Amino acid sequence: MTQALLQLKGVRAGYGDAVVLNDISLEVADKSSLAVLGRNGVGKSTLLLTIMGFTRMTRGQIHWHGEDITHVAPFRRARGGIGWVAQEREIFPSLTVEENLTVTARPGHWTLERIYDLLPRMKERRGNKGNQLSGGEQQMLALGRALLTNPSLLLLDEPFEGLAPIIVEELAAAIRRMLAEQGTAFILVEQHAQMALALTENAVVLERGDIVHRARSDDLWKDHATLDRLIGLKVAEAH
Ligand SMILES: Nc1ncnc2c1ncn2[C@@H]1O[C@H](COP(=O)(O)OP(=O)(O)OP(=O)(O)O)[C@@H](O)[C@H]1O
Repeated sequence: MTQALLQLKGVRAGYGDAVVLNDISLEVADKSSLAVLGRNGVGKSTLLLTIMGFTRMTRGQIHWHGEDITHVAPFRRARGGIGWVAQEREIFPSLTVEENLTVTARPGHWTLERIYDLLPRMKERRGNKGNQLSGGEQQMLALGRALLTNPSLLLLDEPFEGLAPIIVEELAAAIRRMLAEQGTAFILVEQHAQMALALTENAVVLERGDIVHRARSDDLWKDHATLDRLIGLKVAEAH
């Protein structure tokens, strides 16, 4: 059996005394993709923050390439190949697009040229300042910047939130290409179940800090009863 890229075993985590994740176990294989679904406030973002090392973990372990990183600082996890695109995007407003892209870049498959090829809109806007971009362009910039750190695993926190449909399509195409071209594994936290399930191989659904359902993404998309029960998504009419 091949070793998992990332493995969480019995993880309990939260903020201060508040426990948000109860007992999370999951595995992400190299070059694979996982959707994390669930209603508002169930702990999806907290799961990504925990993988990065930003929450208070009180039980369980996190392994990366088989090594225990439970007590490893966030910046070392990032250097070790875990990339994170925060919900807030965190673009530097006074830097240009190109400066934003290159400021944290590390050598690897993803070069500035390849990012411009993947996200042509960023090439057009290369001289614009971060604060002159639309929400969708900021999201593309955040994705491009994270890819330029050449991670083995990318954590994407609701990248499509609040974006126009045409931008959602552009971004989804880039994420598809990112996996196909380079096999960059990713975990996608998303409210849009349809988009998340179309982009990923596997899915988990969270409810009050626990994983309550695991499935292949294409199977879950066909499982209307589960989607309705756990996410409140009425999809029967939609497909
Ligand atoms: N920094 C924080 N300090 C304390 N509690 C927090 C903090 N961030 C989130 N929480 C709490 O943790 C719980 C889970 O939040 P989280 O953002 O992980 O959920 P989510 O599933 O990502 O929701 P959403 O889809 O609304 O982003 C919520 O009750 C939230 O209030």
